[in-house]
Amino acid sequence: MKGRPMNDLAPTAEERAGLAAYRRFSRPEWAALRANTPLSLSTRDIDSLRGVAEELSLSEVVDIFLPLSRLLNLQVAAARGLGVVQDTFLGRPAALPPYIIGIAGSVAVGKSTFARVLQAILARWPDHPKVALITTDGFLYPTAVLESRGLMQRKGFPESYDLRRMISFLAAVKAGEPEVPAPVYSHLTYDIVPGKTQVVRRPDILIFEGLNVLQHSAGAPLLASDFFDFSVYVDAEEAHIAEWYRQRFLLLQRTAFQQPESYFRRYKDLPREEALSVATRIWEQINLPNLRENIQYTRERARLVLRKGADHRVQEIRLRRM
Ligand SMILES: Nc1ncnc2c1ncn2[C@@H]1O[C@H](COP(=O)(O)OP(=O)(O)O)[C@@H](O)[C@H]1O
Ligand SMILES: CC(C)(COP(=O)(O)O)[C@@H](O)C(=O)NCCC(=O)O
Repeated sequence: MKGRPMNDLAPTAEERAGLAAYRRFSRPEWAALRANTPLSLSTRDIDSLRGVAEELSLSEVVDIFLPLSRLLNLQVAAARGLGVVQDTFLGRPAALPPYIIGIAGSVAVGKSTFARVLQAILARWPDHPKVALITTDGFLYPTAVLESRGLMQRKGFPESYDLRRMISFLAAVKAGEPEVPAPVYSHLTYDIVPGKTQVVRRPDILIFEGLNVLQHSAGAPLLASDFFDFSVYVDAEEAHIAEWYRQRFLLLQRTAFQQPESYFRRYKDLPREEALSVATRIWEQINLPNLRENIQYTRERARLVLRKGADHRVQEIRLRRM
């Protein structure tokens, strides 16, 4: 496992350099950056956001997402300007490639909830951009392949993904190809859905979410982040994430695990305490080691780091200096 002894708390020179690369904001400081953008939300907007993420509080939308939406609106406009400059230089008609936002973080930290809300909020801009959302679990190898390679206990680790396919997907989207298919993963069957794809059709913005989006792999010529215009790392203390993982497991036990096609159907009638110990075991044997070995380090590569507290509220924001 990477890292240093727990009792060595002084930051290393590398960590100091990493921290200096960012500006740090408290929640109220960040919330004030919303300024007076025309991004107020009607009751209908809020109701429809609740449809996207029932658990989301209104203060999270106002204090965290609206300033982020303002920042991204400015950044997308600037990126388009740069694109036009390059096309003018080349003497070509302006073509606007999709603006790609990567969202990284641990299993169960809240990436997919965050990504869904961000998608809904960005799509509400006055020019109504087309915002697509793809999750990287579609690029996991199918169960049959994982089993044949002895990787079923390594799901989510770098070797469990078809990275080449993931990079080709991003390259094709960035190149403006009219229809780019992505494979689809089912959390119910715990496997890739055979023959099913989600097709991305030249969106204005693509949100690309997954625990591995900021990883680098030795010897690979291209990284996913080479295609990103912006990136976010959703961060929280390990103990909070572990608890969210366990609570989500209990929720799934009452819902998805009850269905006949569920991979975890064998757990559907476990008493609460036993279900919690299964969840703790999966967390400690798979997801926590993966967080420590392969995910945590990628935080220092993100443009924006959102640190959540035990109640899921973002408490601290770090924005990389330009
Ligand atoms: N902002 C939030 N407020 C309350 N609960 C949240 C929030 N974000 C995520 N959650 C809950 O935390 C758990 C993990 O979130 P999820 O988005 O599924 O994580 P990930 O995609 O990182 O695995 C889920 O049970 C989800 O409902
Ligand atoms: C498929 C995943 C790697 C994807 O994680 P996500 O991006 O949804 O946070 C993860 O949900 C997973 O299955 N981990 C393996 C151990 C487990 O069942 O939790």
